[in-house]
This record gives sequence, structure tokens and C-alpha cells, in this order.
Amino acid sequence: MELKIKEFMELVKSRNNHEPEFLQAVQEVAETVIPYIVNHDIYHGKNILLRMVEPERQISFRVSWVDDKGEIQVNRGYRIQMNSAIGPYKGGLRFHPSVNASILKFLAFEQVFKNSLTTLPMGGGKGGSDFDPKGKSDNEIMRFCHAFMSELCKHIGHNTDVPAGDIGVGGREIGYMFGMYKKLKNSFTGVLTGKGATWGGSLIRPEATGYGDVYFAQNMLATKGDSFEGKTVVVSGSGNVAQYATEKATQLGGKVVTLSDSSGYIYDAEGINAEKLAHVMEIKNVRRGRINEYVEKYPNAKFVAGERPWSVNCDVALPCATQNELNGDEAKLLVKNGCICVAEGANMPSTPEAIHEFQKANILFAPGKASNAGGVATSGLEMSQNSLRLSWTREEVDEKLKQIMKDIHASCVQYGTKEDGSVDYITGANIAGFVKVADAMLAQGVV
Ligand SMILES: NC(=O)C1=CN([C@@H]2O[C@H](COP(=O)(O)OP(=O)(O)OC[C@H]3O[C@@H](n4cnc5c(N)ncnc54)[C@H](OP(=O)(O)O)[C@@H]3O)[C@@H](O)[C@H]2O)C=CC1
Ligand SMILES: O=C(O)CCC(=O)C(=O)O
Repeated sequence: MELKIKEFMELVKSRNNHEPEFLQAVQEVAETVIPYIVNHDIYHGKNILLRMVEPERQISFRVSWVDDKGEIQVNRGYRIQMNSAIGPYKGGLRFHPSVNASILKFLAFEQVFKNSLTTLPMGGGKGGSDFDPKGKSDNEIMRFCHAFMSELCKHIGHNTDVPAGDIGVGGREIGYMFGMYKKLKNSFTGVLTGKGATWGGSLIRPEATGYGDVYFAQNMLATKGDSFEGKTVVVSGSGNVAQYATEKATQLGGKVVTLSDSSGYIYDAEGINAEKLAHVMEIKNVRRGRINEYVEKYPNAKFVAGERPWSVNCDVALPCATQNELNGDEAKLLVKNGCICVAEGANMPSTPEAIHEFQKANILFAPGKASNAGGVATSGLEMSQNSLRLSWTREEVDEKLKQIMKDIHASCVQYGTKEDGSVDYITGANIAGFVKVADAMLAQGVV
């Protein structure tokens, strides 16, 4: 078996040698899915996984725009259309200076499995740009989004590829991109999700990734007869996912004591309650400031510059910032300090060494492709509402989201339960995600 995995990875490496994040994501899937393929004759001789690691289409394009000083700026835009076996390509757009083909391919690859897990008919894709939104004026953001969409619009469509937000892309950016798409195509369609509630968006979509992450952790804790009540929770990030994970964990009786951004983390031993979270949202979503501003209003809290929050004692950890933000040593520290549950809100935030530590300690660990799938699932619900030309209430969407997270948890349990009765959520998520896509690919032949 190890030889098969090694041979497969050597082939993937030879084609994608300079893409470490992509190789990391593929390695994790290969280790869990190849043994499953070996034991299931229907997949033999079909090279399904080899087909799945090759994007169906990879688009890269120039984005030229004019900044407030009148200077011409050039960025690179991308869309990776990874797999459309079970539905139109679906996945977010990331605007961050670190964006490159490796990062977007890892995200698009994971998206294929995640979207399959949601139970909804969505293929996988991802895109974005190396554009840095930090410090840009609102007009500069608008001009960039318009320029980006003036090319992307040629490659997407409500039945072809439906992008959404990710790091650096929220409601504001989706609005500007939607406006340009509509103008260029002269057509009002559900081509993007994460739209405003009055122009085709779904209620609960802004909350969905963070809420879904907490619902997933709630399901994991329930397998041990446990809950969020009275738990100390460490959250990283302070963007969309972190904010709503904090809100839901608090509503369920947990006490969230940290949030972070790329400059460091804040620690508030008294807990980040609803009022304090509203202040974080004001700092981050309105003033677009830094997390250290929190301690100006709440001086009992402290700001730790240049560090991540994983040394803080907790019962539950929710990494909600970015990939590879939690390493092996930090995982060891979390376990040593009593953490019993880690549910990834971000995509691939734990390094392979960190995952190894969590698995060695046999604590509850959920990979992002399962635990953060609530965001894209609610995007799927937004697409359904757009097709029906209807809007569901908050309660209706939240109920559907809860049920989807429960179903994803059940799929992980179905495919990931080990002989000793514990659940390997990585194996469960990868195999459950794989089976649906692979079966569709088999049915559709070699295309
Ligand atoms: N939005 C969604 O619906 C979904 C998002 N995700 C994933 O969740 C994660 C967070 O996304 P989201 O909340 O939407 O993004 P936001 O842009 O709203 O927030 C990102 C947060 O992560 C921090 N961050 C980003 N890059 C780094 C870095 N290199 N080092 C430290 N901190 C960093 C940011 O800090 P700073 O401002 O300093 O950069 C910010 O606090 C990502 O991994 C994303 O792929 C997954 C599923 C759906
Ligand atoms: O809602 C979507 O389509 C995208 C969400 C996303 O990018 C993700 O799940 O990582």
C-alpha cells in the first residue's frame, strides 16, 4: 500500500513540483483514499484519483487597474476549475498577496471533496488574485473588483461556475463583482453567492461557515456525551469565519478567550461576549483595523504581538485564519494544556505534524473540508433560492445548515469509524467525499 501511495505521489510531484500546499493536500487524500480504492474493485484501472488531481481547467489572467494616485497597477487573477462531475464548479475567491497557483489548487482540490460532502450538487473550484486589499480605499477595491470581473466573467456562469468569498473577499467585494458581471452580461443571475440579502443573497450565508464549524464540533462533542456548555474556546483569525464561530460558540455556552490576525492575538480571560464581538466586527468589518485595537476598549484583555493563540489553555480550538497556522509543537501544547476537540474553520490550518499530534493523543479532530463546509453548503442553498426565485427565512436556512452539518458528521462516522470505535474524521471525510465524485466520474466515462 505504502508503495502505491509513494508511486502515486511521485507522479503528482513530477507534475506539480513547485506547489507545496497542493502536494500537502493531495498527500493527505492519497493516504486515506488509495487504501479504499485498493479494496474496491469498481475503481480499479480507472485512474480516478489521478484524474481528480488534474484541474479540468486552470485560468490565469492579467488584472490592470488604476489606483487613487492615478498609477497603473497590475495583478494576476486565477480561476481553478477543478472538477464538475457532480455539479457546476463552486468555491470562493481569495484576494491576498500570498495567492499563487499552489494555494488555489490546494483550495480547489479540497473544495471538490467538501462540496461532495455537503450533499448538494456542486463541483469544486477556487480562484482569486495576489491583490492586497489592506490599506486600499473603497474606490480602489471597487476598481480592482471591476477589472477582475471584466475577465473572469468570460469563464463563469450560474450553471457553469459560481464563485463566492474567501480571505479578503466579503459582501463588499461580491457586490462590486456582481455589479460588473450584470453590466457586461446584461443578465441578473445567481452567478456569485454571498450576495446582499436584498439582491439575491441568502440569509445566514455570512454566518454559515463559522456557525457550521461550531455545529460540527457540537456533533463531535455529542459523541462523547459532551457539549460547548462551560468550555473555554480558543479561536484564531478575526475575519468572517472567526467572528461567527465566536458568536455561535458563545451562544452555546462556551467562553471564547482569543481572536487573532496576522499581527498577533488578543487574550480576554473574561470571554469575548456579544457586546465585545460587536466591537470586533466594528474594528474589522467597518474600520478595517487591526485586532490590537480591541485592548484599547477592553484593557483587561492583553494583546500578544507576533504570536498565535495556541499556547492559551482551552478545551476546544477553532483555527479560523489560514492554512498551516498551527504546527506540530503548537498541537502538542494544545493537547498538553487539555484541549479535547479541534474543528478547523479555515482550510488546512493544521500542518501534517499537528494532525499527527492530535491523532496520537486521540482527541476529536475535524478537517476543514468537513467542519467548514457549512459556508459552501449555504451557498448551495443560496443557489437553490435563486433558481426558485424565493427567499427562505433565517430560521429555515439555519435549520437546513444544522441538518447538513449533522449529515456530514454522519458521513465521516460512516467511513471513518475505526476498530476501537473512535472516529478518524480525516479518513471519513476523504472517503465519503471521494465516493460520490468518483461514482459520477465512472458513470460519465472518460471525459
Ligand atoms: N468565508 C467563508 O465562507 C469560508 C472561509 N473558509 C476559510 O476560512 C479561513 C478564513 O477565511 P475568512 O474568515 O473568510 O477570511 P477573512 O478575510 O474574513 O479573515 C481572514 C482572517 O485570517 C487572518 N489571516 C489571513 N492570512 C493570515 C496569515 N497568513 N497569517 C495570520 N493570519 C492570517 C486575517 O488577518 P489579517 O487581516 O491580518 O490578514 C483575518 O483575521 C480561510 O482559510 C478560508 O479559506 C472556509 C470555508 C468558507
Ligand atoms: O461559498 C462558496 O462557494 C465558497 C466557500 C469556500 O470558498 C470554501 O468552502 O472554502
